[in-house]
Amino acid sequence: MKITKICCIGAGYVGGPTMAVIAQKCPHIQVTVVDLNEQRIADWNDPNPENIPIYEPGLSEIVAEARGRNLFFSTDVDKAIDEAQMIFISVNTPTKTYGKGKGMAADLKYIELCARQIARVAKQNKIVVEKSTLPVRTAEAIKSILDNTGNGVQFQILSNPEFLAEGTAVTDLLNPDRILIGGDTTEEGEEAINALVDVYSNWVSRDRILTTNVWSSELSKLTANAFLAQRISSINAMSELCEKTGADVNEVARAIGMDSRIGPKFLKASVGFGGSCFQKDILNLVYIAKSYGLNEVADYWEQVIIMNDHQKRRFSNKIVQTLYNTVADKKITFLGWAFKKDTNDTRESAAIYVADDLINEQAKISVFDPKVSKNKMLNDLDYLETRISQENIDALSVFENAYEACKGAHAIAILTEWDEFTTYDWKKIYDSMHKPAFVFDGRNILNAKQLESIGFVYNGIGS
Ligand SMILES: NC(=O)c1ccc[n+]([C@@H]2O[C@H](COP(=O)([O-])OP(=O)(O)OC[C@H]3O[C@@H](n4cnc5c(N)ncnc54)[C@H](O)[C@@H]3O)[C@@H](O)[C@H]2O)c1
Ligand SMILES: O=c1ccn([C@@H]2O[C@H](COP(=O)(O)OP(=O)(O)O[C@H]3O[C@H](CO)[C@@H](O)[C@H](O)[C@H]3O)[C@@H](O)[C@H]2O)c(=O)[nH]1
Repeated sequence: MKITKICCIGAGYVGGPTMAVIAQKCPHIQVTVVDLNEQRIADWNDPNPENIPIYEPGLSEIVAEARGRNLFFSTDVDKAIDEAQMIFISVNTPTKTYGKGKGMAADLKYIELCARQIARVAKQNKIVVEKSTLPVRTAEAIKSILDNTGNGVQFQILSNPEFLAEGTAVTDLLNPDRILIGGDTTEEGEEAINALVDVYSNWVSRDRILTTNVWSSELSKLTANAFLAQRISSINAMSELCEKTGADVNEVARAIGMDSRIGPKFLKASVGFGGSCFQKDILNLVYIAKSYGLNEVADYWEQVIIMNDHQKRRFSNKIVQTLYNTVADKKITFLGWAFKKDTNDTRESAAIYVADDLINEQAKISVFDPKVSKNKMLNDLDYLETRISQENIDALSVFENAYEACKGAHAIAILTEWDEFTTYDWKKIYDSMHKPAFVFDGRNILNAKQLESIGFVYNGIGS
């Protein structure tokens, strides 16, 4: 089957960039991205591509090229479903906040709504692609809804998890390590798999397109994230031991990373991993393992989260202890709020938890982040429901300029590894601060020796 019309439900961090790249690379395919969120769609349609709702290096240029040609953003979900031969489901699958599996399982209500809507609208056969990250065997539930509530048309369900990382979404999409497509082993299933392989092979070489059964594909996504997050928790665990023993975690990471079996990537000790995926997906994995009675498997993976929570708490404790056991009314400046550099996404960012701890200690937090708005930061804090909104407003000041944010601070904490932080005039910052001037480098990006020679008291992670 030759695909000429694609619809994607969900215009978020995955749906937007993924479909923009498909549209750019496949000018013969009409791609329509739909969302219930009218503001989000309006932002994607903003005449100035710089104002699209997601910041990713290189993305606005791709949107500028394809939008209006074969890339469309719309709130008319029914129409887009009706017209498309292939429908990607790219909606959010957050951790459940209620009922059975609360705090662990993935909340699949948005997925189910999509499946029911597709079933209601579809008048011709469709290929439905799971792009969202889903628990293993979700395709079974989607199929059941489609077959039982549909209009008698045939559906093929494919699993095509997305492996892009934020901040590098465009390069990851243009040059993926692999594309994974899971589908039925029947003739119709293979036909559907081939249709999706044909889409990707417009720019990805065939040997990087992997096809498997549906369950392997669904589970591979959770497994990949669990392995990646486990590496970070492993190096973070060693960072605490380094601090006690005089070893330096950067040196340890380098030494082990040169072993080709271990490899050098994803060994950067930090204030703890954030982002919308790692914690959610591991909790989901733990829940699935428990639901099969695999308690040892569940405990094994849960430790990755326990270690990460410890790392965030350890960082805020260190700030309080070093500042003579009190930060009450002291100005602590955060450089960075996003969960990593080159993104405006703050979901599960370590900064939120560290700020929350320090506000509990009555600190005044000042923040500079090149891409995150004050509103977003306040929403992040309110979401924790630790205190009323007004108290968060009173405790948090947000600056448009890093030097202003640092003026009069007792300590600076680096929460995000934005490149620009390394290029600042640190002498100027030092001169404007209370003394002793402390730096807590939660990303190990600053030059400790240089800062110490200026007069800072420098604290990195794991050294
Ligand atoms: N963010 C990432 O880097 C990343 C990477 C790989 C995979 N994933 C997975 O992809 C999925 C989407 O993640 P995201 O970060 O893009 O989420 P997101 O919250 O940014 O976007 C999801 C969008 O779906 C929309 N939506 C929800 N229900 C809808 C419905 N019934 N009809 C129409 N629109 C609906 C929401 O309004 C929202 O705009 C998740 O399962 C996530 O785990 C995310
Ligand atoms: O050595 C490292 C690498 C990362 N991090 C932190 O880990 C978090 C996650 O980073 P990263 O994985 O680069 O970004 P995500 O966008 O969360 O991407 C992950 O989650 C996505 C959603 O499932 C997957 O698609 C990606 O493959 C997977 O890398 C961030 O807070 C990073 O600062 C570290 O602390 N040390």
